[in-house]
Amino acid sequence: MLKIFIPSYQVNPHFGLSNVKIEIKAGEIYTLVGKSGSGKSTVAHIVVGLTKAEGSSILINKKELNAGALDRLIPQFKQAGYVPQNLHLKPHHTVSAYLDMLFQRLTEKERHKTIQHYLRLFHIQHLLHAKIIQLSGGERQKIALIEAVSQPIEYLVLDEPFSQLDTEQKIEFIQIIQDLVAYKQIPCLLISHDLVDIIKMSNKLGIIEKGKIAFQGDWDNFWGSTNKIALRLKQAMLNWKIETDTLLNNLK
Ligand SMILES: Nc1ncnc2c1ncn2[C@@H]1O[C@H](COP(=O)(O)OP(=O)(O)OP(=O)(O)O)[C@@H](O)[C@H]1O
Repeated sequence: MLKIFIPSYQVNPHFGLSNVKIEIKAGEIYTLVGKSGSGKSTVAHIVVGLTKAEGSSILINKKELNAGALDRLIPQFKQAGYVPQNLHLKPHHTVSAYLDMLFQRLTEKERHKTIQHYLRLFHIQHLLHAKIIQLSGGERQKIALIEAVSQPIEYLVLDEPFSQLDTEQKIEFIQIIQDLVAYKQIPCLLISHDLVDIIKMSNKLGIIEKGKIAFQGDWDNFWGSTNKIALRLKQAMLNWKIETDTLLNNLK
């Protein structure tokens, strides 16, 4: 179980987070949605330890992660697997060299087996000898996700993992994430503004607005909610459905 509590965190004189409380169970995907600038990435940074928010609590399996000194040598909590919005991969490495580096703690035999497992799972066997710089945005997202889960982690945070993917890749990637989270039985915080992601993969949904969680709950709570912000998102989903249906009808 991942329990996040950020009572208050001022980012700049005009913007801050307040009373952000999120709980995610093992094997569960919680999607945090909100407009640009509503504070989603700020939450993610605090949850993985890249930003230290005094007085906040990040509890994973009853361990407090936010208790350490301010000047940690490695800023990110080691229990967190994190795929940031802007990926930082080594562009001139081949996929093979990059994966070897990620799994260097394993014996050669184990490393080979693990790398083959991930290549198959992510359908990227054919990219082993390509350089990272040559990969498409979606393929890079896959490598970043392998990197995030390459260490023994206790939870996963994905910041806009679908931003570079087309619809077909998205569906494939959603399945991969769902399988990973279920297999590893870890809590997953997903940050997204894409309605398709929300519908397809979350167990719970949180809507953040101006640094505050304006709505959160499971799907039953969401569909039954008369909360103004939830109603607005429902309307956006309905509009999206109408547009998609119209498009599909035109294809017939
Ligand atoms: N280091 C910083 N210094 C000053 N202001 C910042 C800093 N980081 C973020 N902000 C501001 O905090 C607000 C929230 O930013 P944040 O990146 O969390 O939003 P977001 O919801 O993730 O947006 P997007 O969907 O566009 O990525 C923005 O107004 C941003 O300009």
